[in-house]
Amino acid sequence: MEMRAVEDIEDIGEDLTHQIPPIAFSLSDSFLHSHCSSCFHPLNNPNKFPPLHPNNSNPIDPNSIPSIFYCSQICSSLDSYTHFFSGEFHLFSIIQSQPNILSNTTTTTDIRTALRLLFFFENFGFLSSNGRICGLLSNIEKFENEDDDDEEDEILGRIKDGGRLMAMARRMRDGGVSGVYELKEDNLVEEIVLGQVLMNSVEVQGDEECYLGNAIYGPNFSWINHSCSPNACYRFLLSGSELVKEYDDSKLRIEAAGDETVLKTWVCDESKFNNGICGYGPRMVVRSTKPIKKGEEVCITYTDLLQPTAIRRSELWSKYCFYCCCLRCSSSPPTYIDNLLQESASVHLKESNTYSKEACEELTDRMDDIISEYLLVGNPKSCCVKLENILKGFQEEQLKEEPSSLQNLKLHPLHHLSINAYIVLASAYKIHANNLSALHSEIDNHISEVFELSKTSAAYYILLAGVTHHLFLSESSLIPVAAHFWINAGESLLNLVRSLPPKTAGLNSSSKISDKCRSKCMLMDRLGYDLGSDLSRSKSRRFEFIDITSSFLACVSNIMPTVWHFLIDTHHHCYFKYIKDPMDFSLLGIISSPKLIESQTLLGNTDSSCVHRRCIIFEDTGGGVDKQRSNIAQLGIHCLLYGEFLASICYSSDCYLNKYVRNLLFDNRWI
Ligand SMILES: C[S@@+](CC[C@H](N)C(=O)[O-])C[C@H]1O[C@@H](n2cnc3c(N)ncnc32)[C@H](O)[C@@H]1O
Repeated sequence: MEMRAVEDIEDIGEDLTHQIPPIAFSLSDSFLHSHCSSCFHPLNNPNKFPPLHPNNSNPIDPNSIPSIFYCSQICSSLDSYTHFFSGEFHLFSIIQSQPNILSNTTTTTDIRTALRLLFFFENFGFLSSNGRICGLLSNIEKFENEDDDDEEDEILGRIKDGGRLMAMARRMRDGGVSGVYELKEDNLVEEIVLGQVLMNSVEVQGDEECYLGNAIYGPNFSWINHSCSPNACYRFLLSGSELVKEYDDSKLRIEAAGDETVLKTWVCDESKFNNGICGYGPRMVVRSTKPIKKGEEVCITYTDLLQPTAIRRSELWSKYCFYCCCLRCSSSPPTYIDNLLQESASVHLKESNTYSKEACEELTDRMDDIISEYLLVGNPKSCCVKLENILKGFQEEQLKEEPSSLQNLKLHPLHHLSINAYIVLASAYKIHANNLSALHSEIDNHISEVFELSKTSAAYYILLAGVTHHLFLSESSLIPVAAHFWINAGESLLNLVRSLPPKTAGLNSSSKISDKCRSKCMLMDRLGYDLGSDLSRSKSRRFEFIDITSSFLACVSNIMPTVWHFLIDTHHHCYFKYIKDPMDFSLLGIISSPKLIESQTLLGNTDSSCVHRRCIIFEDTGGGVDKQRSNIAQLGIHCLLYGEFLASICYSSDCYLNKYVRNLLFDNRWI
């Protein structure tokens, strides 16, 4: 099955669906005691509400079994019934009496979602056709039919164990004893439903952009297939001004296509299904990231698009059991972005300019080990040293011990392993700086060390944003990733300005910083817009995108190399010296750089001359730290505003990220 556009979607950033309610969802294990299991909001500790026992409406004693909590009486009364009658309550009770039962299943999140989904099916009726229940496919059959492979065996093992646990919980709910685990072979329904969760559920992102739990939606969302160059993305609505009460399918701009039998069984019951059991929980809206023609398939991504083809394919295979043949994956020669991300574009200093598969695997293993050790031991300093050694490449003194495949090897700055390293390094340097400043807040030489560490963290955030921007110019579906990285970069730069010695300039003077640019810069113009108001858009987002991107590039292109130089000047790290400007990788001479998104459908046939320089506004405002301060603040403000603009395209103007940016800018009086 697949979903197609019912009309031309001419613009980017258009909602393609109404707010789709989930049919089942559950909070992740790690948030059970800190967030509400009904609306996913953080709990206000003195006022957390346990579930109500459905038979007598009394609160279930939260000390009797490890349980779930709600933020209000309303949330508790909405969800307690499902919590109890799905068997979720009994699952907790079984785990409490037999903790080892979870041996092969590390978390209960998928199992609890599956119990709730199965409970929904019990209430709604098991509409099944062509191997589906209520239209949704399960991956169990696919995994069972595949030839033996360790990874698939592991997934199948998890499904079997999870299915048994679900069956035990449901037997207990139905009056059976919790007792010792009974081996039964007839857990097929539970296994199929758990397989449906693994195949169709999505991770719910909360306001702070962290993974809060998972949710499964009806076919309007679950029938959307994957592409590595998708034309749509999605966002979650947990609450807020955008949330509407009623199910409104008049806003649906996509329709199902595929197997007629499945369509007939399913489509007639959809509104009942959507108004059904789950009138609460995280809603989801699908949004265009490229113009889409009537009848064209609408696709989202199921995987990280900054990975090279082989890794994307392997991840999709192991989780969803399909081999991706989308245009990006099957392009020959590989697309510009894949050429950069994968081995063939890596720099090998000796004879060949390609990485061997062996060398890449070796480096991947080493990086995985370094990151696992960091997550386990929490030593950011050691992690930074080790990762930077990999980025710097294997030099003469190290070579004797190294396998020949690594000799004279240096990672290309846009290689996917480099990008993964920047992500970890940016955050590890920041944590290292925070730890140090918390320990020795008043010692002068530590203040300067903290400042140097913060500079390096900001440099990695900028590099990450610059690299992603370069890739985004040829693959516009990277827009959500680019939005996040520009916002991270902007925030790290403004934090840096705040930590510059206060005697040189008071914070108040920075309020004038934006004025220098205000008269000409389109990003600054956007500051006057109300978030959430589409009236602010005078023209199509595609054309607004061209203008704002040009304005952004014009505003930052002069200042970027200066700030970059300041960020890396005292850094002994020779890797940085290869990068003169983190926005310009054309000098690397590896592959010519793409034209501004022209290669993508995003801009259609727009004349590239519109990518002009609108305002070059950075003057030398004096010397020394004040000048740097002004430059860094200008760049930081522009990065934040550009990230905010990209986020408004892919997530809507009212999204959490945009509120976050505005708080950073207004509450801290940068603007
Ligand atoms: C969430 S479902 C999408 C809807 C699905 N096509 C259906 O008929 O129900 C995910 C499954 O769809 C299939 N699928 C999604 N995207 C695909 C793609 N690009 N190529 C091949 N199969 C894909 C895979 O079987 C995957 O496990």
